[in-house]
Amino acid sequence: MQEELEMEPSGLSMQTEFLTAQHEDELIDMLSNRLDWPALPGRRSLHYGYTFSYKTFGIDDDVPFRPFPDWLTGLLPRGRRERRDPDQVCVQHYPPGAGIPPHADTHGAYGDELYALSLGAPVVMQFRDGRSGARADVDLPARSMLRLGGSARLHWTHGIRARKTDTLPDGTVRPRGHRWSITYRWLREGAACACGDEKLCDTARRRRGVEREYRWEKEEAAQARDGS
Ligand SMILES: O=C(O)CCC(=O)C(=O)O
Ligand SMILES: [Fe+2]
Repeated sequence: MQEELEMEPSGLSMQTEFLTAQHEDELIDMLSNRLDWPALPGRRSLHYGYTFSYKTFGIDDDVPFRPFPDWLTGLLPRGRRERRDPDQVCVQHYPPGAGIPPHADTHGAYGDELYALSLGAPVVMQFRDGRSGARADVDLPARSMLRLGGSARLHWTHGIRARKTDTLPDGTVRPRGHRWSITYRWLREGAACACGDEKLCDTARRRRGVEREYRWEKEEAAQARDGS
């Protein structure tokens, strides 16, 4: 069961032991040896389902839906608000030392709920509120399914520092190991987010840009009329 994390940002919950250690071992073996990873140093990603287009902010019609393989269908988050299968699933491998820069998954593209399953070595994920500067660390244990909703999804960024160790609250310095994650996303209907956060929301920023343009056009038109 997903247990709410009593902390800021609000909207985080976690299901520990989402799968058995044996299932995890089998998966890691398969992920390491049977998938066709891009030959890159650092973090590597593979995508299933729809591909999102940053040009149209919708589904990229040029890339066909990539069906979920059998090993993935048993790993979809349970008890979620979105009842339909995710539109997009991203599998990532982080070798020791790799991270992901702080970001909020694009608001206009993806819905209010995201999930991330962790496999292999644990890692500390960092959340940051750009408005107040507040930060929070969340340790992601192997086999845990994290849910990002509410503020954690929309108003705080999340990321993983690129470093070889994590220092835990009790002072323990934990070396990083190989980690895999599976993230689940649902496309947002209408591709427009209503949160209004001009720092993090692409929809809000676009609207503001458009408004500014309108105002500017109106002023231009008025000036042209007045002959000024
Ligand atoms: O690796 C993870 O757990 C999360 C990755 C992530 O934030 C993303 O792919 O957007
Ligand atoms: Fe993310």
